[in-house]
Amino acid sequence: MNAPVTELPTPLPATAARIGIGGPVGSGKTALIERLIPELQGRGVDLAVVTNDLVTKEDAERLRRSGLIDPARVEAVEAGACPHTVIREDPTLNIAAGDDLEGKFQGLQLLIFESGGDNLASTFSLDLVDWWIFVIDVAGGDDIPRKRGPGVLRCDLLVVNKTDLAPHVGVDLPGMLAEARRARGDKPVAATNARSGEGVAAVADAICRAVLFTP
Ligand SMILES: Nc1nc2c(ncn2[C@@H]2O[C@H](COP(=O)(O)OP(=O)(O)OP(=O)(O)O)[C@@H](O)[C@H]2O)c(=O)[nH]1
Repeated sequence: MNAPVTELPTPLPATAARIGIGGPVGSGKTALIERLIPELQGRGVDLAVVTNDLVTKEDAERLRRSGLIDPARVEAVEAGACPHTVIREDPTLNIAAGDDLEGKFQGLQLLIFESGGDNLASTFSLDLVDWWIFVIDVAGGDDIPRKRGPGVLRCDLLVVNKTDLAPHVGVDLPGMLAEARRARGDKPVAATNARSGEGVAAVADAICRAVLFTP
């Protein structure tokens, strides 16, 4: 008698890495994504974006119109309430939007979730993302890192954006970055000017190393 054939389990399909980008209102989250899209696409990364707004789809429409990405690769979630609710307490809508994009685009490697602008306490659920960035900006004041909000402390990468504005708003940029590094211990801090693109390659490097496992 032949030995019973053991059926091997069907391998699970590869899934895209999921990263979050959060931070206070107007700190430059969308501007950073507008810079990251070509930077990552230039490295051959197959990506899509989910945006979150309160009651509009404004950020998604802005990215769709940008010409930087196939508009079908951008989905919008309307949070309706506190932005952190849909990225932390109940990320169901965002998970569904990500699953939808993965279903439409086979081979997707990276999904970027942009949170609606929120306060310094906002954080992402690790049920939604594998790794996340918190964006603060120089014009928000150099005391932000000192206030040690959970967003600043717990994110995987802290981005201090709008470095170009430091001389105009009386901020000592090296001092602000040093304070951020002190507050975060071993965790990384990056400085960007999303308007010119300065510093964005380093953010893309961090994403590639952390979730795509490429140098
Ligand atoms: N000078 C300067 N302006 C910037 C920079 N990054 C973003 N901005 C400007 O700051 C404003 C807000 O940028 P957004 O990218 O819309 O910020 P956001 O965090 O996505 O905003 P919400 O989604 O409303 O929370 C826009 O007028 C941008 O042009 C920067 O590095 N330097």
